[in-house]
Amino acid sequence: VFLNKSQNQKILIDRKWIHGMTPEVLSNLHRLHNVLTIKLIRCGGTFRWKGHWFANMDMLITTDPLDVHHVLSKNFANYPKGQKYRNLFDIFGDGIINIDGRLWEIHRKTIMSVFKQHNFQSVFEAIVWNKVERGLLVVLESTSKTSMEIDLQDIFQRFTFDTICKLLLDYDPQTLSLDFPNIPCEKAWVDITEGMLYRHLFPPIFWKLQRLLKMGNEKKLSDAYNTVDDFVSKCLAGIQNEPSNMESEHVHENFELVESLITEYKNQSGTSGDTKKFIRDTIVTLMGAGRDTTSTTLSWFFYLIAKNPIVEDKIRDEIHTFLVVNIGDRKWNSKDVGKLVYLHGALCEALRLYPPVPFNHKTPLQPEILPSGHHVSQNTKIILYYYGMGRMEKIWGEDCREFKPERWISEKGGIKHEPSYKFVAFSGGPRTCLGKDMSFTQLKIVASMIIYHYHIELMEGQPVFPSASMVLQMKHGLKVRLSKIR
Ligand code: HEM
Repeated sequence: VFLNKSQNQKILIDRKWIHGMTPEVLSNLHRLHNVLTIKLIRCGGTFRWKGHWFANMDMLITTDPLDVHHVLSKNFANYPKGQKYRNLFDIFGDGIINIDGRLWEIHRKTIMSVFKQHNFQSVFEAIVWNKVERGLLVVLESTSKTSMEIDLQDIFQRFTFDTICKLLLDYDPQTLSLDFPNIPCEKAWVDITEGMLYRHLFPPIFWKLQRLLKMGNEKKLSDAYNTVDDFVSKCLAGIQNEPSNMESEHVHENFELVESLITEYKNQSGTSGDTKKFIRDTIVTLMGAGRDTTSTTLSWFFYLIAKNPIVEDKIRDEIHTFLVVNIGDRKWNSKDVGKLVYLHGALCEALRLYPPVPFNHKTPLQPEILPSGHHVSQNTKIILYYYGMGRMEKIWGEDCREFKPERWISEKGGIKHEPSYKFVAFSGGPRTCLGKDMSFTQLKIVASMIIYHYHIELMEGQPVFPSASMVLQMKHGLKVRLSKIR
């Protein structure tokens, strides 16, 4: 989990990382999480990062659960997202992730109300099962027959892209198929999440100039934005044609997500005007929020499973006891899979050690002193460092770096609840993730089906570490070979 503490690293941590962005630091960006975590452990869980004077950077990086609780919940009103946040995440426009106040309340109520509709949940589950059976298992079956090396992260990215597009836009681009087609919008999200991290690391004047000159990171970002916008607007206009063989055998119910969003938005906001912008921003936001987070969780989960064969066996035993023996020949459904407690614990462990959103940042409206004793002002960027929190002994105990699903099982054999300021993968407080339940449904269906049918072997010698991105993707993917069990 950690780098060894060589002399070189010590210099890197103490001088370069803390004082600014040098070329050496930039070329080591992929080590960001290890370096920051080591520093945080040494500093007792929080430290201040003062950048170069021109960067006007005053960052407080914290893993203190009391700080997290304070910022996300207790003093929520003092920590709106604000204009600077919107500038960084401009791709999402006025989507829920970017907005504050009354507009945010309207968006949140609108989305919550749509997600709670019975039809929505059953259609979502049907889309996921359909993609597992007609996409994922078909690809895995074919590659396992020839013992072919595959990039599991790429497969999960395609899987979640197809399912989120079908759910949001009623269009399945079928990026997960045997010929692994190149669909620009699917890969554009990787450029977006990486490009946004760069924006966080440089002073706005720097990246705004790059944007004006259409060069470097900003050129890549703007191309990716155009690709996503083009894709979404064509889908919304009904221009994309769905290949005819994808008519799902599962999706019987009639549910139009865009229609439902418009109806709910009009109810909540009391307006009857143009909803075009609301729909564009909401669809792009939900695509961004739901796609890479879920595929990243699956990638780290299977990495950890491949490294921990005892856990793999226990999950397979649980599947056998609860599903195969109890259910017999009937096809499993989402409720059945939802009963797998040990699998749930293993997924929570993956999310604890590798939270797909590794940090969140906030700036106070009014200066104040955080529970950890640090003074913060309107110039302070508070980084709530979720990745580091999973590796703090103070929070999770001495075995915090171990992958132990048992941590999540209560004495009675149920799921142990941890407060959201400790288990932070889905954030917490009034802005807690709206897709948590959906994600667990999807994660459990995919994980149980793969583990039931296949054993996964990691390709030796491959470097597996997070990329420098807003989402904790693996920089070089996850190369594996599958062998069929049943
Ligand atoms: C494993 C999967 C997921 C993880 C780890 C995750 C994590 C998070 C986190 C950390 C936030 C807070 C972001 C912030 O405040 O800036 C968030 C917000 C949000 N998530 Fe998720 N998410 C996941 C899946 C999903 C899915 C599948 C959807 C829906 C398609 C979704 C919808 C949202 C929305 C709408 C918000 C904004 C809530 C608000 O600002 O009020 N998420 N998520």
